[in-house]
Amino acid sequence: MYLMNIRSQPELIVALDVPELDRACELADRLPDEVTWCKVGLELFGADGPAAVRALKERGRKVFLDLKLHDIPRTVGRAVRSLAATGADMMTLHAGGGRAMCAQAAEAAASCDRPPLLLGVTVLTSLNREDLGELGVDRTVDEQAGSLGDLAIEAGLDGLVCSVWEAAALRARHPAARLVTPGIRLPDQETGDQKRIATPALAAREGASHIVVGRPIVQAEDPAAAAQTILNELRNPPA
Ligand SMILES: O=C(O)c1cc(=O)[nH]c(=O)n1[C@@H]1O[C@H](COP(=O)(O)O)[C@@H](O)[C@H]1O
Repeated sequence: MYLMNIRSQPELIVALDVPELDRACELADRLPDEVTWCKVGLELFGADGPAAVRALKERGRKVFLDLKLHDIPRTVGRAVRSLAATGADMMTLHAGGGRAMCAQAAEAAASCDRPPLLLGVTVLTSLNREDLGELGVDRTVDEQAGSLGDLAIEAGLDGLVCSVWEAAALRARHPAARLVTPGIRLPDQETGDQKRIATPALAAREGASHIVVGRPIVQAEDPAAAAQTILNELRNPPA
């Protein structure tokens, strides 16, 4: 069983949100070796599919395949099996797809030769309480992330995607879960479409096991230096 050592620092996942594989590989080749994880999302997978996962694996990175599956249980279970064959190490599905969908995904992953880790997305970091209300969810973000998180873990998933602001409560309830937190920004960085953001240091303090960073690295003039700054902050958090 995975148990996060409270003294260990979160791992950095760089989201390679670019439209083509050549650009993703060029970026991956420039990142410091300490960056063990790269994320392939809808944009890159849409362009180059399984070849994107394989190319990054060949470069020695672990691959987080973030396609946020959300469909009927049978469809998601079968998709997990096909996507696991790409060699992806970790994948996402929307916990809001329900208990049966999460359970079937977990069963499908367990039946693979190399089972990928499965993460349930709780509340997207681009949403706030007002957005939840508009979707008919009359709860705080904490409450919604808490109940989706419980459902996903009870159904057999390995971890959760949440913002840093829900991480401590989810860590207390699920000590063995991977907690992956996107919406990471240093104080002077543009938030873009993210609404629930926090720094790498806060993510570490709140119990995240991984942080996901895209634009602050990928769109930086020097992506390697931008990644190194974040790694340094994780290693030596400012007081
Ligand atoms: O599952 C994710 O990775 C994810 C979940 C979430 O709630 N919010 C979120 O931003 N993400 C992803 O994390 C990355 C964040 O990118 P930046 O905002 O550019 O750092 C993107 O690739 C998003 O798809």
